Amino acid sequence: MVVLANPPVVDQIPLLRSPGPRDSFAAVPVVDLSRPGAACAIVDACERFGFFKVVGHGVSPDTMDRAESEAVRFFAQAQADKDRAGPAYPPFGYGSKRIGLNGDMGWLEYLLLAVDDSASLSDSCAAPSNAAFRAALNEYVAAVRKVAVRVLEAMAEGLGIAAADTLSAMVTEQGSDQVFRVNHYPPCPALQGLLGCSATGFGEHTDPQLISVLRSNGTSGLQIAIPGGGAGAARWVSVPSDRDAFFVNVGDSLQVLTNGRFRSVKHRVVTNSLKSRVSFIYFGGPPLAQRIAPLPELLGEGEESLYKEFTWGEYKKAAYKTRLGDNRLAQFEK
Ligand SMILES: C=C1C[C@]23C[C@@]1(O)CC[C@H]2[C@@]12CC[C@H](O)[C@@](C)(C(=O)O1)[C@H]2[C@@H]3C(=O)O
Ligand SMILES: O=C(O)CCC(=O)C(=O)O
Ligand SMILES: [Fe+2]
Repeated sequence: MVVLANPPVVDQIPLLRSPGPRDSFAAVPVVDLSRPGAACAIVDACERFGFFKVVGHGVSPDTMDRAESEAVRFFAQAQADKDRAGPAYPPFGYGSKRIGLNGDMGWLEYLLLAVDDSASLSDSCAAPSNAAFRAALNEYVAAVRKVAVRVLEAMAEGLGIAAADTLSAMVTEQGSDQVFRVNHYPPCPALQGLLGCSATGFGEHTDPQLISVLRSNGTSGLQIAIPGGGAGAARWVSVPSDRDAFFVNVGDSLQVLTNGRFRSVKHRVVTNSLKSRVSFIYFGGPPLAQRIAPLPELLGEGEESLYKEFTWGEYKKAAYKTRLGDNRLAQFEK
């Protein structure tokens, strides 16, 4: 008998039930950033789901298409060439199937990149080295950061916070901790013949930052957990893809800043055996020293914080020791 010391990688990736038509989230809240009423619609969506779709954002389709085609070109390279972009400076750089440093696996490959104060890829990350790809990503990151800023300003307005930049300044001030991720989910050949099964592309988790702004190439796969699964449980629903829109996730830090009024949305990505998914995600985080605590304007009379005091640096350090699906905020709850 042959005993394999390490099972093949695909056997270490959890399989999930494929979503059916009834699992599609047709009612995803849509916010038109160019119209009045966006601020209220954002607050409502963040309270109900911690998730919404943004249209009327003004980002040029060329900016999105250029970044996407350069990403497709990057991932089409030979494995040895991609590995050269590997994490010289963990966790940044190219990665394949392993997510984070604590044993999580998914059917994907990715680039994880640090973003500097001027919304460009940080010079401390040499990857990607291709000048055209880097330029396309820089243009995209600058545009998506502007969308994040407008969304955070609208949130502050909708929450009735006097200073319009209370939230947005956290991702624009010097030392803000912004990360950009390009994910590629190739079709999973091992699924052929396995009817009703999908592979885990990116396992269920919440994002630790304030907000994440996502755009994909129009291939489905993103799912979110929404209330209403019965007996207080959540229900997983598929988000219909839209290559022209952005999708915004509320992260753990924004849940704390709003004392739980906004919910940090649990989400995951499943892959199928047919079509590649390429996604870009901008994660807006504050400077490491930023105190993460409910904003005083949002606390009602006598209302106390649900959380212990911490800085973003402390939260990030703790979060990066957890597994993807762990409830990272639990250790900071009072
Ligand atoms: C398993 C992990 C991957 C992650 C760091 C962590 O230990 C827990 C949080 C994960 C996450 C989720 C959102 C983003 O994709 C990410 C970059 C982040 O900031 O937190 C990833 C981390 C990662 O891939 O390194
Ligand atoms: O690739 C996606 O669509 C989402 C991935 C994700 O949730 C993440 O990178 O944190
Ligand atoms: Fe995420």
